[in-house]
Amino acid sequence: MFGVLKKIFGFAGSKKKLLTKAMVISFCGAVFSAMQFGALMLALDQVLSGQQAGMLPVIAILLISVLGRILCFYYSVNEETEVGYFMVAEKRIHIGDRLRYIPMGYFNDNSLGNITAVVTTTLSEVENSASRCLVMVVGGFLNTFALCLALTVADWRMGLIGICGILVYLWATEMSQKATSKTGPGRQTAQINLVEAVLEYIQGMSVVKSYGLEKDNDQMAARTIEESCKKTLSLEASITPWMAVRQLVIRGFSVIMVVCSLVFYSGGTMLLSRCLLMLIASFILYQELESAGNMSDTLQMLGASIDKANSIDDTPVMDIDGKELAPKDAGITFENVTFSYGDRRILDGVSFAIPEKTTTAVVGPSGGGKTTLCNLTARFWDVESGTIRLGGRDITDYKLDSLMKNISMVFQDVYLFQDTIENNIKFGKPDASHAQVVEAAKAACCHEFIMELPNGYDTVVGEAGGSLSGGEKQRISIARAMLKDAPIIILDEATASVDPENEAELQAAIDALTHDKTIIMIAHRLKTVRSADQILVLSGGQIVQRGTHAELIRQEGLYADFIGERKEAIGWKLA
Ligand SMILES: Nc1ncnc2c1ncn2[C@@H]1O[C@H](COP(=O)(O)OP(=O)(O)OP(=O)(O)O)[C@@H](O)[C@H]1O
Repeated sequence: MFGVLKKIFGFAGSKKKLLTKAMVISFCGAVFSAMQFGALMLALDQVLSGQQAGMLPVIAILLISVLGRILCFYYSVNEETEVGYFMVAEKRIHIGDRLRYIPMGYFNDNSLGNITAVVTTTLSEVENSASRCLVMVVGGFLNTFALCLALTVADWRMGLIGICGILVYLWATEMSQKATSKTGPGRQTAQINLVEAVLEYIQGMSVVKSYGLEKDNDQMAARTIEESCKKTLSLEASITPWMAVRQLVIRGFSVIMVVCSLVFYSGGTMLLSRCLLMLIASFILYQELESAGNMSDTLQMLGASIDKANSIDDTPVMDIDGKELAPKDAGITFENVTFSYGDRRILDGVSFAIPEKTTTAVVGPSGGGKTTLCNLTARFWDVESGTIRLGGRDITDYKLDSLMKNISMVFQDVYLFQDTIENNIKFGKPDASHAQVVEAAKAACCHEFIMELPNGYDTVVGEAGGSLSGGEKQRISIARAMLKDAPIIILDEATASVDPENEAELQAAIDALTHDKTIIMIAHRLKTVRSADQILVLSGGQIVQRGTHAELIRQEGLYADFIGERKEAIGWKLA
């Protein structure tokens, strides 16, 4: 149990002080609580000796005890709530921040559902109950201990019995926690799987509908729900016997106290007033301890939740050694770069140079590694061996932020946030003015369709930009990149979502974006490839040809084959 308490304390981060304060207040509550025994002892002494006059101090002590407890309860709950919300908010922000610097491989191993579940469900559990549990458990034990000390003043033998009760109860709690530590993580995994299944169910709805698989998908979700129920039940089943043991300890020690008080009284070693006090005490001594014990099971589960959240937070980041640097130019070089996804080699000793302000088209068969090559340039992943340089410096010398200041990426699959069009464009430069946003939108040929939307630039786009056409989303992403105005543009040329009407506008937007920049382009259209300063033909993890269109068309090889086979084709991808 102490391990979990330490874990929560560690989790509190900058709110440790506040948490300590809540615990100190709770301890003061325990002292006020112990005062009631003093008052009771005095009251019994007065009543049995027939001196009613001394009742005033008794009432005063009781009043102080009750008021003190209420105040302590009020303040400690306030502090606990604040700690709970703020420590989890801090953690969520920290995780969000960290995810930006974690290699993309992490997202291969951990699905969206998994991460979402940790950041929402798992952390919500911590948010709602961690600090309260901690304070209640520590407070409950302290409270009972303080009452036992008060009893010791009245009769050391009874105080000792009371403390023995706490120790046996602690043992039973520890055993119960051991049982939860085996089943708790299973329940957690089942809950994460549940969130994952629900997300997948919703995200894949269009595919499910189009294949008429609603029923099968329902069953998959139902199985995950069932599994989650099973795990929760098995957790409960592992706790319940220990709850019974704890009850037995509490009731057993209460009975022992009653019996011992009577034995000591009849043996003449205890006054009647003390005996009565002990009889009353035996019923109320362990009340707080009982709540603390029940909470301790939750505490163990919270320990598993904290471990899960920390596991994301502890994932090594990429730019530990990076510095805030500005490149001396916007040229890029790959020197003998090798890269694999797991055991699968994708790039094998790739070398090339892209001089500043030139356009390089990367072409080749589908799955040849074009996207990977672009992603490595932006350091979404780290290379296995070799070096990628920007302005002559290894990209790992740069802090990720300072590297990304120099690169804008325009993907085929555009992601727009569920926010206004203006903010989506501003994402490239958060401090941009409205005039700058409009200027970028005009250059990217999207001002007109934006103005036709119900609220113009303030129109909120649906989740992932759902309410806009593919071409419109693409142009907004170009406006976003224009506003960022980075010297290097990585562009995955659109094949889909471009109808002839859109194409001219899209091309104009791309021309405006790429003017006077260093461009790496995954090119799909012959027209674009032709005008590139350099063409890299990537196949089987290697650059098999390089040169201008005029040079390559004269050589025998993949490029000439492509051109021959699909002269005016839109796509380069091989089936
Ligand atoms: N995140 C990833 N994890 C594991 N393998 C991946 C990952 N991304 C891509 N791959 C694999 O690496 C290979 C190269 O993929 P990449 O997307 O770079 O090729 P590409 O040339 O851009 O293909 P396309 O033209 O079809 O987009 C593919 O076989 C792909 O399955």
